[in-house]
Amino acid sequence: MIKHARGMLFAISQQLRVSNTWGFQVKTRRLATVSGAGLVAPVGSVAEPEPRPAALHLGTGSTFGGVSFGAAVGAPVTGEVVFTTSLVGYTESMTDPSYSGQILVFAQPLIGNYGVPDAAARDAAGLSRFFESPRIHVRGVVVNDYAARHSHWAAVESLGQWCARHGVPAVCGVDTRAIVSLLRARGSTLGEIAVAPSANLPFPPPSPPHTLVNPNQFNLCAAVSTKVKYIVNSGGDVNIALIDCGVKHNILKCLVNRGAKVTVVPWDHDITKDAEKYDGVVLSNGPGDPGHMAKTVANVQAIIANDVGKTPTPIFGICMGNQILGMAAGYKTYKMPFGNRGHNQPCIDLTNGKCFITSQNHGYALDDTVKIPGWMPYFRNANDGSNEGVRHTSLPYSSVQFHPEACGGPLDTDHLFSNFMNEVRALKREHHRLSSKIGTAINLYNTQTVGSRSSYA
Ligand SMILES: NC(=O)CC[C@H](N)C(=O)O
Repeated sequence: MIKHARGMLFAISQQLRVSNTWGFQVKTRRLATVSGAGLVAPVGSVAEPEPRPAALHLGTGSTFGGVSFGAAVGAPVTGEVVFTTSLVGYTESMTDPSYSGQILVFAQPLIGNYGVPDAAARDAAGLSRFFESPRIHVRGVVVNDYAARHSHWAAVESLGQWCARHGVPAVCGVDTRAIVSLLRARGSTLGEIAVAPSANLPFPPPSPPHTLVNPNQFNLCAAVSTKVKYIVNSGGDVNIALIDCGVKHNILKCLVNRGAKVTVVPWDHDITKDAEKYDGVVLSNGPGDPGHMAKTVANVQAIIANDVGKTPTPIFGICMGNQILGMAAGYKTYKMPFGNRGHNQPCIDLTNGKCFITSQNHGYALDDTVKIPGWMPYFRNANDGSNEGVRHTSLPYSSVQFHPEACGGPLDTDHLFSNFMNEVRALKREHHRLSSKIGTAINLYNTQTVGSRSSYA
Protein backbone atom coordinates (compact mmCIF):
# COMPACT_ATOMS: atom_id res chain seq x y z
CA MET A 1 0.00 0.00 0.00
CA ILE A 2 2.75 2.40 1.07
CA LYS A 3 4.81 1.29 -1.89
CA HIS A 4 1.82 1.86 -4.15
CA ALA A 5 1.16 5.33 -2.71
CA ARG A 6 4.80 6.28 -2.98
CA GLY A 7 4.89 5.06 -6.54
CA MET A 8 1.86 7.14 -7.41
CA LEU A 9 3.24 10.16 -5.64
CA PHE A 10 6.45 9.82 -7.57
CA ALA A 11 4.67 9.35 -10.87
CA ILE A 12 2.33 12.28 -10.33
CA SER A 13 5.03 14.59 -9.04
CA GLN A 14 7.22 13.70 -12.03
CA GLN A 15 4.29 14.53 -14.27
CA LEU A 16 3.68 17.81 -12.47
CA ARG A 17 7.31 18.85 -12.45
CA VAL A 18 7.15 19.26 -16.22
CA SER A 19 3.85 21.15 -16.17
CA ASN A 20 3.93 23.94 -13.66
CA THR A 21 1.70 26.26 -15.67
CA TRP A 22 -1.54 25.71 -17.44
CA GLY A 23 -3.79 27.49 -19.87
CA PHE A 24 -6.72 25.09 -19.77
CA GLN A 25 -9.75 24.43 -17.68
CA VAL A 26 -10.08 21.51 -15.29
CA LYS A 27 -13.62 20.64 -14.24
CA THR A 28 -13.92 21.26 -10.50
CA ARG A 29 -16.54 19.91 -8.16
CA ARG A 30 -16.91 20.37 -4.45
CA LEU A 31 -15.56 17.73 -2.13
CA ALA A 32 -16.56 17.32 1.48
CA THR A 33 -13.69 18.05 3.84
CA VAL A 34 -12.58 15.05 5.82
CA SER A 35 -13.10 16.72 9.15
CA GLY A 36 -16.50 18.29 8.41
CA ALA A 37 -17.64 21.45 10.17
CA GLY A 38 -14.84 21.84 12.68
CA LEU A 39 -15.08 18.23 13.87
CA VAL A 40 -11.91 16.20 13.90
CA ALA A 41 -12.11 12.50 13.15
CA PRO A 42 -10.37 10.21 15.68
CA VAL A 43 -6.81 8.95 15.16
CA GLY A 44 -6.75 5.86 12.96
CA SER A 45 -10.10 6.61 11.32
CA VAL A 46 -8.50 8.09 8.22
CA ALA A 47 -6.48 6.09 5.72
CA GLU A 48 -3.35 7.47 4.10
CA PRO A 49 -4.76 10.25 1.86
CA GLU A 50 -4.92 9.53 -1.84
CA PRO A 51 -2.22 11.45 -3.75
CA ARG A 52 -3.92 13.95 -6.04
CA PRO A 53 -2.74 16.84 -8.14
CA ALA A 54 -2.52 20.01 -6.07
CA ALA A 55 -1.10 23.48 -6.44
CA LEU A 56 0.05 26.47 -4.48
CA HIS A 57 -1.10 29.65 -6.23
CA LEU A 58 0.55 32.85 -5.09
CA GLY A 59 -1.11 36.24 -5.26
CA THR A 60 1.92 37.39 -7.23
CA GLY A 61 0.73 35.20 -10.13
CA SER A 62 3.10 32.23 -9.76
CA THR A 63 1.80 28.70 -9.51
CA PHE A 64 3.64 25.69 -8.10
CA GLY A 65 2.09 22.40 -9.07
CA GLY A 66 2.56 19.39 -6.79
CA VAL A 67 0.83 16.48 -5.12
CA SER A 68 -1.68 16.56 -2.29
CA PHE A 69 -0.86 14.43 0.74
CA GLY A 70 -3.34 15.99 3.18
CA ALA A 71 -7.03 16.88 3.20
CA ALA A 72 -9.03 16.65 -0.01
CA VAL A 73 -10.55 20.09 0.43
CA GLY A 74 -13.23 21.23 -1.98
CA ALA A 75 -12.64 24.96 -2.29
CA PRO A 76 -9.10 26.35 -2.37
CA VAL A 77 -7.75 27.27 1.06
CA THR A 78 -6.34 30.78 1.26
CA GLY A 79 -3.89 32.45 3.64
CA GLU A 80 -0.70 34.45 4.01
CA VAL A 81 2.11 32.34 2.56
CA VAL A 82 5.16 32.32 4.84
CA PHE A 83 8.23 30.09 5.13
CA THR A 84 10.15 28.59 8.03
CA THR A 85 13.76 27.44 7.97
CA SER A 86 13.26 25.06 10.93
CA LEU A 87 14.65 21.59 10.35
CA VAL A 88 12.39 19.81 12.84
CA GLY A 89 9.26 20.56 14.85
CA TYR A 90 6.59 20.50 12.15
CA THR A 91 3.93 19.30 14.62
CA GLU A 92 4.83 22.04 17.11
CA SER A 93 4.82 24.72 14.41
CA MET A 94 1.55 23.54 12.90
CA THR A 95 -0.22 23.61 16.30
CA ASP A 96 1.28 26.99 17.28
CA PRO A 97 -1.72 29.39 17.30
CA SER A 98 0.58 32.17 16.02
CA TYR A 99 0.42 30.48 12.58
CA SER A 100 -3.35 31.05 12.32
CA GLY A 101 -4.30 32.33 8.90
CA GLN A 102 -1.02 31.24 7.32
CA ILE A 103 0.04 28.70 4.71
CA LEU A 104 3.39 27.37 5.89
CA VAL A 105 6.17 26.49 3.45
CA PHE A 106 8.97 24.37 4.91
CA ALA A 107 12.43 25.24 3.60
CA GLN A 108 13.72 21.95 5.04
CA PRO A 109 13.16 19.52 2.13
CA LEU A 110 12.22 16.32 3.98
CA ILE A 111 9.11 16.64 6.14
CA GLY A 112 6.95 13.94 7.75
CA ASN A 113 9.70 11.39 8.46
CA TYR A 114 8.94 11.07 12.18
CA GLY A 115 5.15 11.08 11.83
CA VAL A 116 2.80 12.70 14.34
CA PRO A 117 2.48 11.90 18.07
CA ASP A 118 -0.68 11.42 20.13
CA ALA A 119 -2.62 14.64 20.77
CA ALA A 120 -4.32 13.03 23.77
CA ALA A 121 -1.03 12.53 25.67
CA ARG A 122 -0.89 14.92 28.66
CA ASP A 123 1.72 15.90 31.20
CA ALA A 124 1.16 16.04 34.97
CA ALA A 125 -0.37 19.54 34.71
CA GLY A 126 -2.84 18.36 32.05
CA LEU A 127 -1.06 20.17 29.22
CA SER A 128 -0.55 18.57 25.83
CA ARG A 129 2.63 16.50 25.96
CA PHE A 130 3.64 16.99 22.35
CA PHE A 131 1.61 19.83 20.85
CA GLU A 132 1.49 23.58 21.33
CA SER A 133 -2.33 23.69 21.32
CA PRO A 134 -5.17 21.19 20.81
CA ARG A 135 -5.43 21.68 17.03
CA ILE A 136 -3.66 22.52 13.79
CA HIS A 137 -3.61 26.27 13.25
CA VAL A 138 -1.83 26.58 9.89
CA ARG A 139 -4.26 26.75 6.99
CA GLY A 140 -2.10 24.48 4.86
CA VAL A 141 1.45 23.19 4.42
CA VAL A 142 3.79 23.05 1.45
CA VAL A 143 6.82 20.76 1.43
CA ASN A 144 9.34 19.54 -1.06
CA ASP A 145 9.68 15.87 -0.18
CA TYR A 146 6.95 14.27 1.93
CA ALA A 147 8.18 11.14 3.72
CA ALA A 148 5.34 8.73 3.01
CA ARG A 149 6.89 6.26 5.46
CA HIS A 150 7.46 7.60 8.97
CA SER A 151 9.17 6.11 12.00
CA HIS A 152 9.24 7.33 15.61
CA TRP A 153 8.44 5.77 19.00
CA ALA A 154 5.80 8.44 19.72
CA ALA A 155 4.13 8.48 16.28
CA VAL A 156 0.51 7.35 16.07
CA GLU A 157 -0.14 8.42 12.47
CA SER A 158 1.46 10.01 9.44
CA LEU A 159 1.60 13.73 8.75
CA GLY A 160 -0.76 13.18 5.81
CA GLN A 161 -3.34 11.37 7.95
CA TRP A 162 -3.14 14.05 10.63
CA CYS A 163 -3.68 16.82 8.05
CA ALA A 164 -6.55 14.89 6.47
CA ARG A 165 -8.29 14.39 9.84
CA HIS A 166 -8.06 18.12 10.54
CA GLY A 167 -9.18 19.17 7.06
CA VAL A 168 -5.82 20.80 6.35
CA PRO A 169 -4.49 20.61 2.77
CA ALA A 170 -0.85 19.67 2.24
CA VAL A 171 1.18 19.80 -0.96
CA CYS A 172 4.47 18.09 -1.74
CA GLY A 173 6.65 17.74 -4.81
CA VAL A 174 7.11 21.47 -5.29
CA ASP A 175 10.36 23.39 -5.51
CA THR A 176 10.24 25.01 -2.07
CA ARG A 177 13.62 26.69 -2.69
CA ALA A 178 12.02 28.63 -5.55
CA ILE A 179 9.06 29.61 -3.31
CA VAL A 180 11.37 30.76 -0.50
CA SER A 181 13.48 32.78 -2.97
CA LEU A 182 10.33 34.36 -4.31
CA LEU A 183 8.96 35.18 -0.83
CA ARG A 184 12.32 36.62 0.21
CA ALA A 185 12.42 38.80 -2.91
CA ARG A 186 8.77 39.89 -2.98
CA GLY A 187 7.84 39.53 0.70
CA SER A 188 5.18 37.35 2.32
CA THR A 189 2.23 37.19 -0.01
CA LEU A 190 -1.31 35.92 -0.04
CA GLY A 191 -1.90 32.60 -1.73
CA GLU A 192 -4.02 29.49 -1.82
CA ILE A 193 -3.78 25.74 -2.02
CA ALA A 194 -6.03 23.99 -4.52
CA VAL A 195 -6.45 20.20 -4.55
CA ALA A 196 -7.83 18.35 -7.59
CA PRO A 197 -11.13 16.53 -7.08
CA SER A 198 -9.70 13.33 -8.50
CA ALA A 199 -6.37 11.52 -8.56
CA ASN A 200 -6.68 10.90 -12.30
CA LEU A 201 -6.46 14.50 -13.38
CA PRO A 202 -2.96 14.86 -14.71
CA PHE A 203 -2.55 18.59 -14.09
CA PRO A 204 -2.52 20.90 -11.09
CA PRO A 205 -5.94 22.39 -10.34
CA PRO A 206 -6.36 26.00 -11.43
CA SER A 207 -7.26 28.87 -9.17
CA PRO A 208 -10.89 29.94 -9.65
CA PRO A 209 -11.14 33.72 -10.09
CA HIS A 210 -11.71 35.37 -6.71
CA THR A 211 -10.09 37.85 -4.35
CA LEU A 212 -7.65 36.51 -1.81
CA VAL A 213 -8.66 37.56 1.69
CA ASN A 214 -5.87 38.92 3.88
CA PRO A 215 -6.19 37.18 7.28
CA ASN A 216 -4.22 39.98 8.96
CA GLN A 217 -7.15 42.34 8.57
CA PHE A 218 -8.90 40.36 11.33
CA ASN A 219 -8.14 40.18 15.05
CA LEU A 220 -6.79 36.63 14.97
CA CYS A 221 -5.72 36.72 18.64
CA ALA A 222 -9.34 37.23 19.69
CA ALA A 223 -10.25 34.15 17.64
CA VAL A 224 -7.66 31.83 19.22
CA SER A 225 -7.54 33.19 22.79
CA THR A 226 -9.31 31.37 25.62
CA LYS A 227 -12.84 32.65 26.19
CA VAL A 228 -12.79 31.87 29.91
CA LYS A 229 -10.27 32.20 32.71
CA TYR A 230 -8.64 28.90 33.77
CA ILE A 231 -5.90 27.80 36.13
CA VAL A 232 -2.97 25.49 35.53
CA ASN A 233 -1.12 24.05 38.56
CA SER A 234 -3.34 25.53 41.27
CA GLY A 235 -0.81 24.51 43.95
CA GLY A 236 1.96 26.83 42.69
CA ASP A 237 3.58 29.23 45.20
CA VAL A 238 3.24 32.34 43.01
CA ASN A 239 0.24 33.33 40.90
CA ILE A 240 1.13 34.35 37.33
CA ALA A 241 -1.54 35.98 35.15
CA LEU A 242 -1.01 34.82 31.59
CA ILE A 243 -2.73 37.04 29.03
CA ASP A 244 -3.62 34.56 26.32
CA CYS A 245 -3.34 35.94 22.80
CA GLY A 246 -2.84 32.39 21.44
CA VAL A 247 -0.51 30.84 23.99
CA LYS A 248 1.78 27.92 23.14
CA HIS A 249 1.53 25.18 25.74
CA ASN A 250 5.27 25.17 26.24
CA ILE A 251 5.10 28.69 27.67
CA LEU A 252 2.67 27.36 30.29
CA LYS A 253 4.98 24.38 30.90
CA CYS A 254 8.03 26.64 31.37
CA LEU A 255 6.15 28.50 34.14
CA VAL A 256 4.55 25.43 35.74
CA ASN A 257 7.86 23.53 35.75
CA ARG A 258 9.28 26.40 37.79
CA GLY A 259 6.55 26.00 40.40
CA ALA A 260 4.10 28.72 39.31
CA LYS A 261 0.33 28.66 39.47
CA VAL A 262 -0.76 30.09 36.11
CA THR A 263 -4.09 31.91 35.73
CA VAL A 264 -4.81 32.10 32.01
CA VAL A 265 -7.09 34.99 31.03
CA PRO A 266 -8.56 36.12 27.66
CA TRP A 267 -6.59 38.54 25.48
CA ASP A 268 -8.80 41.53 26.45
CA HIS A 269 -9.10 40.79 30.16
CA ASP A 270 -8.19 43.66 32.52
CA ILE A 271 -6.44 41.97 35.45
CA THR A 272 -6.31 45.21 37.48
CA LYS A 273 -10.07 44.74 38.07
CA ASP A 274 -9.63 41.22 39.47
CA ALA A 275 -10.08 40.57 43.16
CA GLU A 276 -7.16 38.16 43.20
CA LYS A 277 -3.59 39.41 43.34
CA TYR A 278 -1.09 38.35 40.70
CA ASP A 279 2.60 38.10 41.47
CA GLY A 280 3.63 38.39 37.83
CA VAL A 281 2.18 38.82 34.33
CA VAL A 282 3.11 37.00 31.12
CA LEU A 283 1.98 38.34 27.73
CA SER A 284 1.78 35.43 25.31
CA ASN A 285 2.56 34.95 21.65
CA GLY A 286 -0.30 35.30 19.18
CA PRO A 287 -1.21 35.46 15.49
CA GLY A 288 -1.67 38.34 13.11
CA ASP A 289 -1.21 42.07 13.17
CA PRO A 290 -0.36 43.57 16.60
CA GLY A 291 -2.30 46.64 15.44
CA HIS A 292 -5.48 44.85 16.59
CA MET A 293 -4.25 44.61 20.19
CA ALA A 294 -5.12 48.13 21.41
CA LYS A 295 -7.28 46.71 24.22
CA THR A 296 -4.46 44.51 25.53
CA VAL A 297 -2.02 47.40 25.22
CA ALA A 298 -4.33 49.61 27.29
CA ASN A 299 -4.69 46.84 29.89
CA VAL A 300 -0.90 46.51 30.17
CA GLN A 301 -0.63 50.28 30.58
CA ALA A 302 -3.20 49.97 33.40
CA ILE A 303 -1.06 47.29 35.12
CA ILE A 304 1.99 49.56 34.89
CA ALA A 305 0.02 52.61 36.14
CA ASN A 306 -1.38 50.51 38.98
CA ASP A 307 2.17 49.69 40.11
CA VAL A 308 3.07 53.30 40.86
CA GLY A 309 3.98 53.69 44.52
CA LYS A 310 3.80 49.92 45.09
CA THR A 311 6.09 46.93 44.74
CA PRO A 312 5.95 46.43 40.96
CA THR A 313 4.43 43.35 39.34
CA PRO A 314 7.01 41.80 36.95
CA ILE A 315 5.84 41.59 33.33
CA PHE A 316 7.39 39.30 30.74
CA GLY A 317 6.24 39.30 27.09
CA ILE A 318 6.94 36.78 24.33
CA CYS A 319 6.66 37.53 20.59
CA MET A 320 3.20 39.15 20.28
CA GLY A 321 3.81 39.87 23.99
CA ASN A 322 6.93 41.84 23.02
CA GLN A 323 4.92 43.85 20.54
CA ILE A 324 2.19 44.51 23.15
CA LEU A 325 4.62 45.58 25.90
CA GLY A 326 6.54 47.68 23.36
CA MET A 327 3.37 49.43 22.21
CA ALA A 328 2.38 49.99 25.87
CA ALA A 329 5.76 51.71 26.31
CA GLY A 330 5.23 53.87 23.23
CA TYR A 331 7.05 52.00 20.42
CA LYS A 332 5.38 51.44 17.05
CA THR A 333 5.19 48.16 15.10
CA TYR A 334 5.73 47.51 11.39
CA LYS A 335 5.28 44.57 9.03
CA MET A 336 8.55 42.90 8.06
CA PRO A 337 9.02 41.92 4.40
CA PHE A 338 9.01 38.16 5.05
CA GLY A 339 9.49 37.89 8.80
CA ASN A 340 11.72 35.55 10.77
CA ARG A 341 10.58 31.96 11.14
CA GLY A 342 13.00 29.22 12.09
CA HIS A 343 15.15 27.85 14.87
CA ASN A 344 18.48 29.43 14.03
CA GLN A 345 18.03 33.17 14.51
CA PRO A 346 20.99 34.78 16.33
CA CYS A 347 20.03 37.42 18.92
CA ILE A 348 22.39 39.64 20.91
CA ASP A 349 21.55 40.46 24.53
CA LEU A 350 22.33 44.19 24.55
CA THR A 351 22.91 44.18 28.31
CA ASN A 352 25.97 41.91 28.09
CA GLY A 353 26.81 41.41 24.40
CA LYS A 354 26.14 37.65 24.46
CA CYS A 355 24.65 36.08 21.34
CA PHE A 356 22.01 33.34 21.55
CA ILE A 357 20.49 31.11 18.89
CA THR A 358 16.71 31.44 19.10
CA SER A 359 13.45 29.99 17.85
CA GLN A 360 11.27 32.49 16.00
CA ASN A 361 7.95 32.92 14.27
CA HIS A 362 6.94 36.46 13.53
CA GLY A 363 6.09 38.76 10.64
CA TYR A 364 5.88 42.05 12.56
CA ALA A 365 8.48 43.83 14.67
CA LEU A 366 8.90 46.79 17.00
CA ASP A 367 10.58 49.88 15.62
CA ASP A 368 13.08 50.70 18.37
CA THR A 369 14.86 53.48 16.45
CA VAL A 370 12.80 56.05 18.38
CA LYS A 371 14.00 56.52 21.97
CA ILE A 372 11.33 56.07 24.65
CA PRO A 373 12.29 57.55 28.05
CA GLY A 374 12.58 54.82 30.70
CA TRP A 375 12.77 52.00 28.11
CA MET A 376 15.55 50.42 26.09
CA PRO A 377 16.00 47.76 23.39
CA TYR A 378 16.87 44.46 25.09
CA PHE A 379 17.92 42.08 22.28
CA ARG A 380 18.85 42.67 18.63
CA ASN A 381 18.78 40.22 15.72
CA ALA A 382 22.37 39.69 14.55
CA ASN A 383 21.22 38.87 11.00
CA ASP A 384 18.90 41.73 10.10
CA GLY A 385 19.33 44.15 13.03
CA SER A 386 15.61 44.02 13.92
CA ASN A 387 14.39 44.49 17.47
CA GLU A 388 14.28 41.28 19.53
CA GLY A 389 13.08 42.66 22.85
CA VAL A 390 12.56 45.71 25.04
CA ARG A 391 12.89 46.35 28.76
CA HIS A 392 12.27 49.06 31.29
CA THR A 393 15.46 50.68 32.51
CA SER A 394 14.65 50.25 36.22
CA LEU A 395 11.38 48.33 36.66
CA PRO A 396 10.89 44.57 36.08
CA TYR A 397 9.13 44.84 32.71
CA SER A 398 10.76 43.08 29.77
CA SER A 399 9.87 41.13 26.67
CA VAL A 400 11.48 39.23 23.81
CA GLN A 401 10.48 38.83 20.17
CA PHE A 402 11.86 35.28 19.96
CA HIS A 403 10.57 32.16 21.73
CA PRO A 404 12.59 31.28 24.86
CA GLU A 405 10.21 28.33 25.38
CA ALA A 406 11.35 26.92 22.00
CA CYS A 407 9.29 23.86 20.98
CA GLY A 408 10.63 23.37 18.53
CA GLY A 409 14.02 24.95 18.61
CA PRO A 410 17.06 25.64 20.79
CA LEU A 411 16.78 26.06 24.56
CA ASP A 412 19.55 28.70 24.72
CA THR A 413 17.29 31.43 26.17
CA ASP A 414 15.37 29.20 28.58
CA HIS A 415 17.10 31.08 31.45
CA LEU A 416 14.81 34.07 30.76
CA PHE A 417 11.98 32.14 32.43
CA SER A 418 14.19 31.50 35.47
CA ASN A 419 15.16 35.20 35.59
CA PHE A 420 11.49 36.17 35.46
CA MET A 421 10.48 33.69 38.16
CA ASN A 422 13.38 34.83 40.40
CA GLU A 423 12.21 38.40 39.97
CA VAL A 424 8.60 37.41 40.75
CA ARG A 425 9.61 35.60 43.94
CA ALA A 426 12.05 38.32 45.03
CA LEU A 427 9.40 41.02 44.58
CA LYS A 428 6.78 38.94 46.33
CA ARG A 429 9.18 38.69 49.30
CA GLU A 430 9.82 42.43 49.07
CA HIS A 431 6.09 43.14 48.99
CA HIS A 432 5.72 40.94 52.04
CA ARG A 433 8.51 42.80 53.83
CA LEU A 434 7.14 46.25 52.98
CA SER A 435 3.58 45.43 53.95
CA SER A 436 4.87 44.08 57.24
CA LYS A 437 6.73 47.38 57.85
CA ILE A 438 3.79 49.67 57.20
CA GLY A 439 1.07 47.40 58.57
CA THR A 440 -0.60 47.59 61.94
CA ALA A 441 0.94 45.86 64.92
CA ILE A 442 -1.31 42.87 64.44
CA ASN A 443 -0.39 42.63 60.74
CA LEU A 444 3.24 42.92 61.64
CA TYR A 445 2.85 40.14 64.15
CA ASN A 446 1.03 37.92 61.62
CA THR A 447 3.56 38.56 58.87
CA GLN A 448 6.49 37.78 61.09
CA THR A 449 5.10 34.65 62.64
CA VAL A 450 3.13 33.25 59.70
CA GLY A 451 5.32 34.80 57.00
CA SER A 452 8.51 33.31 58.37
CA ARG A 453 7.06 29.87 57.84
CA SER A 454 5.64 30.60 54.43
CA SER A 455 7.26 29.34 51.25
CA TYR A 456 8.21 32.89 50.23
CA ALA A 457 10.25 33.61 53.36
N1 LIG B 1 4.59 34.28 17.39
C1 LIG B 1 4.01 35.45 17.57
O1 LIG B 1 3.57 35.80 18.66
C2 LIG B 1 3.86 36.31 16.36
C3 LIG B 1 3.47 37.74 16.64
C4 LIG B 1 2.86 38.45 15.44
N2 LIG B 1 1.67 37.77 15.02
C5 LIG B 1 3.85 38.50 14.32
O2 LIG B 1 3.72 37.79 13.35
O3 LIG B 1 4.78 39.25 14.39
